[in-house]
Amino acid sequence: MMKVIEVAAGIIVLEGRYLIARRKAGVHLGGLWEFPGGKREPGETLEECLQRELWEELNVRIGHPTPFQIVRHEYPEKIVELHFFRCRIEAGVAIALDCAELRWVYPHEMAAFEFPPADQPVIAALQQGKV
Ligand SMILES: Nc1nc2c([nH]c(=O)n2[C@H]2C[C@H](O)[C@@H](COP(=O)(O)OP(=O)(O)OP(=O)(O)O)O2)c(=O)[nH]1
Ligand SMILES: [Mg+2]
Repeated sequence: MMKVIEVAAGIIVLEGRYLIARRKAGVHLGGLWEFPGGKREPGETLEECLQRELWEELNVRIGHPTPFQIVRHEYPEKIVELHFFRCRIEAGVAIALDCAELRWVYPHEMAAFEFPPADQPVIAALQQGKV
């Protein structure tokens, strides 16, 4: 049985818009847009993982993350369990440190960006105004 990879991803909100990041070319799901985050390391909580990943990928510190949705998805090459957290930037200005591109978008604009299939339930929830 394939191991499940735990991932923490940030639904970062500012005045109704959300921060989305484009994955670099050549990585798993390269070129697609996502909610920034990454894999949990041993000894970390998911919240600690999210704080570390957003520092590494965006150069920002976030306030306390609030659980939003958990999505398990089986890709042909791996199974991921995505833990989405809602959060706000507490310090710093987001820059694309470890991603190809960043955008702040309203939920209705997300249809114009290609996200991984695992993200569809989260996008649908945001478009339905769920917080
Ligand atoms: N961060 C993030 N990952 C997602 C999303 N949707 C989705 O299917 N994934 C998948 C892609 C990857 O297989 C996995 C997350 O891994 P990652 O590549 O971000 O991991 P990481 O930042 O720790 O990167 P690395 O050190 O392994 O290179 O989850 C999403 O919205 N955000
Ligand atoms: Mg990542």
